[in-house]
Amino acid sequence: MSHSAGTSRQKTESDGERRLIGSSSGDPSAGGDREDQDEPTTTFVYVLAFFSALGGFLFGYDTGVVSGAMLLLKREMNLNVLWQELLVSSTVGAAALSALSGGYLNDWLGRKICILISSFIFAIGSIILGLAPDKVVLLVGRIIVGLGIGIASMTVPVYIAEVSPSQRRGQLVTINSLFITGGQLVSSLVDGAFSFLRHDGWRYMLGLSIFPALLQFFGFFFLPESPRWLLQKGRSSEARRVLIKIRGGQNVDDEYDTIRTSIEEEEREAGAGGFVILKILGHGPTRRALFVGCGLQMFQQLSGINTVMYYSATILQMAGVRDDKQAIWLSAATSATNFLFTLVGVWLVEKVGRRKLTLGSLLGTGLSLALLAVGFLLSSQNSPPVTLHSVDSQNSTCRQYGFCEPCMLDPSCGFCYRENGTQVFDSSCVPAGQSSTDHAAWGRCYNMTEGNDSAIWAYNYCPTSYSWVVLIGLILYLAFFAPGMGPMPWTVNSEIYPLWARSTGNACSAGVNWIFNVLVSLTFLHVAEFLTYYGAFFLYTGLVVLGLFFVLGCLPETRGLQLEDIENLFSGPLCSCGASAPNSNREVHYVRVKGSNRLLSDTDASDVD
Ligand SMILES: O[C@H]1[C@H](O)[C@@H](O)[C@H](O)[C@@H](O)[C@H]1O
Repeated sequence: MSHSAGTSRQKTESDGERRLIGSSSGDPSAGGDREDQDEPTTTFVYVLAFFSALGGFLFGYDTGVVSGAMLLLKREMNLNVLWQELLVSSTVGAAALSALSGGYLNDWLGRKICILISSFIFAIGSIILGLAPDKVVLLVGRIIVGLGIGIASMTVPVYIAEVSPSQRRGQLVTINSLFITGGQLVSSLVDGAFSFLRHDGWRYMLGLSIFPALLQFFGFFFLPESPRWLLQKGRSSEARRVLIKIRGGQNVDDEYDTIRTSIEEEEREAGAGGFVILKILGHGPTRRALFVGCGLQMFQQLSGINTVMYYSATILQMAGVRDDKQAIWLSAATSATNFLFTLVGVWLVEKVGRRKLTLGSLLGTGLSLALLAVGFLLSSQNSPPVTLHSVDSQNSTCRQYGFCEPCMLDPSCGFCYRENGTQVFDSSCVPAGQSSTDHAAWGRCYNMTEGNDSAIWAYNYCPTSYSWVVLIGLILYLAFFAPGMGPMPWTVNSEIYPLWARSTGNACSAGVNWIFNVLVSLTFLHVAEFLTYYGAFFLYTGLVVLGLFFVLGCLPETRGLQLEDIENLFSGPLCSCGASAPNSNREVHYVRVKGSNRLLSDTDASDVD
């Protein structure tokens, strides 16, 4: 079968095919009404979306909670930097592995069982974390939780997309991203609330996720499997029953036939047996979809979201927040901004579509990153000098630095100073503590007393009067990232693959997301060491510009289309879809016709059912 753009739209196929109707009037309501009649959004669909999105909540909670827990854990368990990094990155690394293998599980066991497995894993993980007697058990718990996150991150968007009516699909899948950022927000509030329990606070922080995990596990027991997966497995009467239930008892014949026909067609095209990934790579449209899906996930992480979120605490320290507790609460404000602006994405996704939303978001993200970089540049150009060259018994490299900037870029040193208003004085560059970088290895900043004239220890940052530029950059960054680049890679991936390739496609792209997540967060400090902070943020700006070209050329609009029809968008040559995005000027809707499958506007409407 040919897959060129023209032929796939105009091919004549067996009875029961769909027709692509282009309404050049650009009136979305015309087709929208038809779809509203065809696929009503019932309360039940919202219930399904809620219980599945709890997986997103757990993803956000478990990735977010660790920063606050670490503040307590590193003292309580005497963790060195390596152990701290292990406890943070092991979860993300495990998520990458389990997301990649989740594709196979999804095809084999179905979406429902995978969601049940992930909530079970989350529950076990939170019990282990909450009761952990030592750091090794903590590490085991963090790895287990990561396995749950990986499976949830690739299954939940697919499940929601498969049960949603097409005209609400984008919004409902984006709700999963809202739950991710909601989970991150709740985790920072929980971190704040339990930070006063110096010894056991971390147990509550890490263990509390058992409640949403159990809620999802028991809730999902009573919820149905995806009708698309059931049909693919030949369980047709069950599939029809589920479809009727989620469409509120309406006539589902059209939708059912569309799914069934496209499964038969896909099976003919893709053939049975063999490795799905090889079939994806050997089949033009799915190969191109995979390229777009993985590219989006890669650029999401390359735009530095997790560095910015993680680094927000330091940015706030630069802006003058010295107290740990205050820093925890203010980083809750960062998560709240991320969450609130994801809400804007949920609102916009069906109004402006995925493509425009992603493009606008990338543009704003790039500009904000540039502003962040300029803020860091100004701070570095006005970096305070080292005025006290103390006698260094350990003969460390810290002695050689004449300014704060190179001193703080060296991971083994920190800047110790006093201040009078905004004036920095009595400053020195001294080695950071071996067991904790919270204080210097010795001297004034080793034993710091509370009080106005006491010395201040700046690790990883320099005091600056340009922190406000960085702060504005941070807020703008989140406001632009959260509605588009945050949720759209997940949403788009849930819809661009045909059913036979959907699990594997999502597994690969989610895997790419997690792999780049680890890469970006683990390399940030090294990149900053080589390029300085402003260099690192200019680098992210450059990567976002590349992402902008990628999205401009490669991301087609999927709004309003049935899942079964989206494959056609990838039938042209690689990255020609931007140019031919069908929804940029006109609305495209598929309706069922007898006998042929052509653009209705090419002929007339006389043979529409
Ligand atoms: O879409 C999510 C979201 O934007 C989160 O804030 C971020 O931490 C994740 O890495 C990302 O995948």
